[in-house]
Amino acid sequence: FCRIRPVSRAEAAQGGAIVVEKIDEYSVTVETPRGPREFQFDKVFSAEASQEDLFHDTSRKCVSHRLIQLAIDGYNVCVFAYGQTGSGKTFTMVGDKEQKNPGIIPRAFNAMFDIMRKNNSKFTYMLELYNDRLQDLFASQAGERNRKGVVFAQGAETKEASSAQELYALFQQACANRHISATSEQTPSTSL
Ligand SMILES: Nc1ncnc2c1ncn2[C@@H]1O[C@H](COP(=O)(O)OP(=O)(O)OP(=O)(O)O)[C@@H](O)[C@H]1O
Repeated sequence: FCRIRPVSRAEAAQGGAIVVEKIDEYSVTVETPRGPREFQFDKVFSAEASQEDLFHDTSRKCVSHRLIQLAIDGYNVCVFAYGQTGSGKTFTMVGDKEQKNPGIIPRAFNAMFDIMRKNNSKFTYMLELYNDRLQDLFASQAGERNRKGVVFAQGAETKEASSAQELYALFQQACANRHISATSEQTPSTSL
């Protein structure tokens, strides 16, 4: 998927030009010094798309809910945000600070607990992959990889959550550890 973020006030004040344009549901053009280039995606969200649109993706019958159901059924699911600094990864995945516009992660927590009502309490752990090193965000030790390079989280500190709110509080706690370690490495961005 590709999401185009709106021009920020600062960018508008600096007179920045819009260089990305959605052509249709699946393609965008980007202005480059050598002329426009077209890129194709499974789906393109314009700058007007809401967090709700992103999560529900109505044209695809709730991809997010399908992915969440798959995760609950025991499959590994990965949602990965990629883009340059300031492009909107944190906004898309987490949302704004006040959570007036929650992103995919808090919405997924709610959906997970909606599905799992019968069996409420769940365990969670959080690892950060930073410069090819795994850091347990609930403890100080690093995670590990086996000889084949496959990540395994044996010994990772697990926490119990019995609601989406509790899970989000744990997520914020782990994120705070992530920011501290990022600052100590003198990295200004959040590297989601
Ligand atoms: N779709 C959007 N609608 C409104 N504001 C947005 C949107 N996407 C991003 N923003 C705003 O743009 C700014 C940069 O976004 P964000 O922090 O999510 O970028 P990032 O890709 O996570 O950057 P970094 O890699 O530096 O952490 C933030 O102030 C965010 O609130």
